[in-house]
Amino acid sequence: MAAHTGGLTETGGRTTVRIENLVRSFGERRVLDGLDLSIAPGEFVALLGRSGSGKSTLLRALARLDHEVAGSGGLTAPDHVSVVFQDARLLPWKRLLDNVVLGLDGPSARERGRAALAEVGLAGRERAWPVELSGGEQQRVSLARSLVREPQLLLADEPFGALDALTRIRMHALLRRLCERHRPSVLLVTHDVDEAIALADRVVVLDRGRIAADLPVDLPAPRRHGSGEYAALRGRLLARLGVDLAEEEDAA
Ligand SMILES: Nc1ncnc2c1ncn2[C@@H]1O[C@H](COP(=O)(O)OP(=O)(O)OP(=O)(O)O)[C@@H](O)[C@H]1O
Repeated sequence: MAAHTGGLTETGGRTTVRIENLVRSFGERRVLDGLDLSIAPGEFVALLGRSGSGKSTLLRALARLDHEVAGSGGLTAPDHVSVVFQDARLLPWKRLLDNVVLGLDGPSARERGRAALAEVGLAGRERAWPVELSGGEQQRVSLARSLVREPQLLLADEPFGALDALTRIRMHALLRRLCERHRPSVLLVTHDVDEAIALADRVVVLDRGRIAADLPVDLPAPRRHGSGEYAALRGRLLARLGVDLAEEEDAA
């Protein structure tokens, strides 16, 4: 059983997440096989991996949604964790502001909820119903609902996977702004190498139950697709994912 210790364990707060030797099996199948990963406060880590490699399994463990994980080193995550999924998961019978502040107490909750909606560009829409929103707008509400809780760790499982390309670019800019302002640690699961490079400080690749690559994104802002450094990093990540660039060009 993993040791879910509340709060930050490292003195000086240098680590928000620390996972050592994490193991998760489903029947005979070991999906996480002695995985190690640390995330520093305010650090944005993107997690890539082939389909079925265990990315969501790792997120579920960090969100404390899985009590069957095991490992000698255990798993340390902070008390305040928020999760954003591919679908916004709003309650259709509640107005936007009520969705954002759901479960929050205290006199300032609604005020904070209003401010969070304004931060994601939805000021004035507090009384709208979820059904009145586009997919991108719903995902904005989902981000507001997470951020109003001021999480130390934001877990995002392909949050933009269902959005069109233009909306996704806008959401990238929004997420970067929000993260710069609130500075949570972030673990973002994505299938999109470009999304990972656009957003993250570090990109890790999960393969056969372990972290197979752990690369910093040391690119000058703005991170341009055309630069040689960008192409080199993209090529390394794709190679780790088993995609040969010549194959990718053939498919295009
Ligand atoms: N509750 C479960 N019972 C049995 N097997 C499971 C369960 N949850 C996950 N698995 C298996 O664990 C493996 C990893 O699943 P997981 O959803 O973590 O992969 P993933 O990397 O997130 O995949 P994708 O990119 O396709 O979403 C898969 O083979 C999956 O079938």
